[in-house]
Amino acid sequence: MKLQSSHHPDYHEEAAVLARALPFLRRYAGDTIVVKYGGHAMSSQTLAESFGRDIALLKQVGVNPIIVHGGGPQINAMLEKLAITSQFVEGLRVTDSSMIGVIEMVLSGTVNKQVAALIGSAGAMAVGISGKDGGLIQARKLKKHIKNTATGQKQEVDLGFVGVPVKIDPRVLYALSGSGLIPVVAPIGVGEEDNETYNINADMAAGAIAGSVNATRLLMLTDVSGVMDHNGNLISELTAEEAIKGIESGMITDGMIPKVETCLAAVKAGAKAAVILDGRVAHACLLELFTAAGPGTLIKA
Ligand SMILES: Nc1ncnc2c1ncn2[C@@H]1O[C@H](COP(=O)(O)OP(=O)(O)O)[C@@H](O)[C@H]1O
Ligand SMILES: CC(=O)N[C@@H](CCC(=O)OP(=O)(O)O)C(=O)O
Repeated sequence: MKLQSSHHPDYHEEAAVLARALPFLRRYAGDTIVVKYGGHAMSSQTLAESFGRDIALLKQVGVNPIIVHGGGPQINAMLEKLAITSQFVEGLRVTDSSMIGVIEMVLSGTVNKQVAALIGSAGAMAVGISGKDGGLIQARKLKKHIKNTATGQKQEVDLGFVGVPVKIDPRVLYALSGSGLIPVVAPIGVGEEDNETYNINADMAAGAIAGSVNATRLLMLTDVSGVMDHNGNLISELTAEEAIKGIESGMITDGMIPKVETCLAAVKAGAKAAVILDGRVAHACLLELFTAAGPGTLIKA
């Protein structure tokens, strides 16, 4: 005999939550959702497991998720072990020839397989690839210009093997998605002209992919609630103009710069909308897609 626990859940509320999800499930059925899964979000085992289950659930209900992961903290840990120091320029890691091999190993080896395994252990089939596979991410050396604080003039800085995606060939993604598999992409690109290996900011890789597959949503999971204003209040919707002003005024800095710029580029290139949301919240993806809550910052064309 099994007795009911005194702490039983409210069954009616559970059923009501599921019922309320129906219109959202219908809305996204058959759609492609690109999820950028940042390195910080992976550090908690509980959150990582909840992320894996969310992605498996998306596939189960007929959505086609494509995962693009980061791994900044994991790269930092490996570089530290090797006594190599990193420098960042506006959220981008300066990548010299001694680092690119290590970065490729961490991203497309260790992290890529961990993320695919997370989704796999939630009962879906995920396949880890890098942007080099099937010519998925063709890149070029990024030409970065920053403002010289003394002169006020823009000047070019050399970031080494940091790439910018110039062409996405999505066929490998369609082949996997169409066969019931979930692609998990490491942000490493192959030089379009020079065949070199390029380190690509994971936000930029996710944005370029979202644009090329005309994703319904690009979900950027990060370690803050979304884009904040000068007073630390969450901005629920951001226009292109506001975003540009926010960067110029110093309201948006560091890693949030490539994130916001990428969202703008993705919606311009064909994604319907991008959302920057809090990966520290369990089931962030489900909350964003299948409830009316929509907790992050929405960026539309
Ligand atoms: N206006 C802003 N709103 C929110 N976060 C901001 C803002 N400006 C800068 N940031 C910083 O950007 C960080 C997110 O970027 P990043 O560290 O690259 O995230 P991820 O590793 O998830 O890609 C936040 O943790 C915060 O420190
Ligand atoms: C050029 C560049 O900065 N590449 C990133 C790639 C990983 C990444 O973007 O990871 P997160 O999303 O976890 O930050 C890096 O080297 O850290």
